[in-house]
Amino acid sequence: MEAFQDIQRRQVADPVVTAEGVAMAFGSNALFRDVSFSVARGEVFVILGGSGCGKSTLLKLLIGLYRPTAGKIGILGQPLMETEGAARRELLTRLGVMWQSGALFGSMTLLENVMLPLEAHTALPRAAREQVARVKLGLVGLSDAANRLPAEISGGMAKRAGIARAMALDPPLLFLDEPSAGLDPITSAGLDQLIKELARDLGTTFVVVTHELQSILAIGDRCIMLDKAARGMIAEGDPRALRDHATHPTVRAFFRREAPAA
Ligand SMILES: Nc1ncnc2c1ncn2[C@@H]1O[C@H](COP(=O)(O)OP(=O)(O)OP(=O)(O)O)[C@@H](O)[C@H]1O
Repeated sequence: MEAFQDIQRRQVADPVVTAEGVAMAFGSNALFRDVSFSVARGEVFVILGGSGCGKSTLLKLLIGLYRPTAGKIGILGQPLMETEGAARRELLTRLGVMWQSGALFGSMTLLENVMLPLEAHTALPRAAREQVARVKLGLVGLSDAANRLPAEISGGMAKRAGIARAMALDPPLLFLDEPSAGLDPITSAGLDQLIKELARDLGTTFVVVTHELQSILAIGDRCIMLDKAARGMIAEGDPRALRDHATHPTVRAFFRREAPAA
């Protein structure tokens, strides 16, 4: 990969996620190559970039939904592609994922939604499942909404409920796909604060896909930026440092909201 000055690689002693030379293509549509980074325990790591550069695809690679066309991915110390069968299923239950829509089941209350993963993956009796689910709803500030249906809550509450469900099994690693999408700025700022608190108080590691600059600056300890034209990474580092010092025109344009040079 071309050595842009905006790539500040950080050596991480005990990484929770590693990507080494990861490439992905859908047929002849080559999205990116040479994507390499490490995520440290307890950090909020942001994947950003313009529409169609492959952010969501990278997230799906990291949670084992797709296989990369090249490269290696490590999750919680295990090589994702080589881990198979029961070991793979066990590994994947240690990851929490919140999709863009929150993906709640409309016919179930928030409490029942959060209880679902516990039903699928634990032998806890119903009363204990309910207790755990109530704790998770409490963590995201939704104790009073436990018995509401998804249609009866706001978009911000749905995102919080999605996070509570993703946390049901106490995953050390949480992936969030565009958490601020569709939210007003104040609700979005509240969600950012929640993510920071969960990372700080529970030590959960977050990998967040987003292109909301305010969110990135508010929550991101570090980030990588993917670029469609470059078919790969064009930046890595502390988002505030990139805002202040980036040299790549696309990175500068993104962080400073400037039109890129013609
Ligand atoms: N399952 C798939 N099969 C074929 N092509 C796909 C598939 N998933 C994504 N793509 C293509 O890969 C490209 C990148 O998609 P992706 O959703 O990863 O981008 P993104 O950066 O998350 O974009 P956005 O911010 O708009 O959501 C798009 O051109 C998309 O059409």
